[in-house]
Amino acid sequence: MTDRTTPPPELAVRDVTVRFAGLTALDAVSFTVAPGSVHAVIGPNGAGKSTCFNVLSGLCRPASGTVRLGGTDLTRLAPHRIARLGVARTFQNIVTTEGTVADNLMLGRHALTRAGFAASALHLPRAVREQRAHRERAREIAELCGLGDLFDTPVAVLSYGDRKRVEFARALCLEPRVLLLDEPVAGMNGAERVRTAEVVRDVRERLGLSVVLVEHDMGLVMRLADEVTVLDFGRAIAHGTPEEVRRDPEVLRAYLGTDDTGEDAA
Ligand SMILES: Nc1ncnc2c1ncn2[C@@H]1O[C@H](COP(=O)(O)OP(=O)(O)OP(=O)(O)O)[C@@H](O)[C@H]1O
Repeated sequence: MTDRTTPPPELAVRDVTVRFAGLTALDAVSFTVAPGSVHAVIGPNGAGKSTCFNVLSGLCRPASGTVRLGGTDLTRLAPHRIARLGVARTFQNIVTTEGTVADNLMLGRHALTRAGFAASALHLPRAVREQRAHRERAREIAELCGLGDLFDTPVAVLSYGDRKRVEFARALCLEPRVLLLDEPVAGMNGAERVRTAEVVRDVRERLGLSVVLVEHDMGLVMRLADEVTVLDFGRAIAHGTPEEVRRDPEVLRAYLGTDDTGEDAA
């Protein structure tokens, strides 16, 4: 397994504003994802979390503000260019149903393939060597995600949790420096949630990535995140460690409509 030793660049979101018609979905939002950290973005429904992810991955262009990965300005680049620059994402509701695990992971390798389509189709030696190397790497990533034994299995017969992990492994196949996880445990049962949290932690440590996580499961956020940004009505109302934000009066107000220090809030 090729593990990374150099830390990923910092991801800096500065004063990002997004408007939809009359509605300000993000209002001058800023936060920094420290190299190699897990950074959660949380907030009540409609707070702007998905919009924030869409800006980071290039699906939504902000009216103002910037997103930088180290020295590179990602703001307003197309999604495929952002992915090539090292920011890969998973989608909340996409669960693959076609092909084998290997087929799906090889799709993730596609963006990194150098040999042209014609060379691959003609089975030229360089293209064959390259395909073999990509397949080996895809197998390593499958193993890291607990899918090693399922590499040649059709995804249609996998459990929901395993299929969500195929989506996660596919994003890793782009060799990202920053991985954006959009509700990685949504729809999973308790055991699958615990397993996924272990995989995310392992992957972060072994591959030395930064992870940005949008998640409603506060147990997962509390266990996994180094730092949390809380959005409410498009504004970043708090930043800090999970312990800090769960005690923040403004966060409690946003979640509960009260400043009572309830245990179940953030
Ligand atoms: N394409 C769009 N057009 C118009 N309004 C939008 C669009 N996308 C999002 N919004 C609005 O922007 C606000 C933020 O939405 P967003 O989906 O980012 O919130 P969220 O925090 O991800 O919510 P949830 O937790 O329910 O997924 C909401 O008021 C939403 O209705």
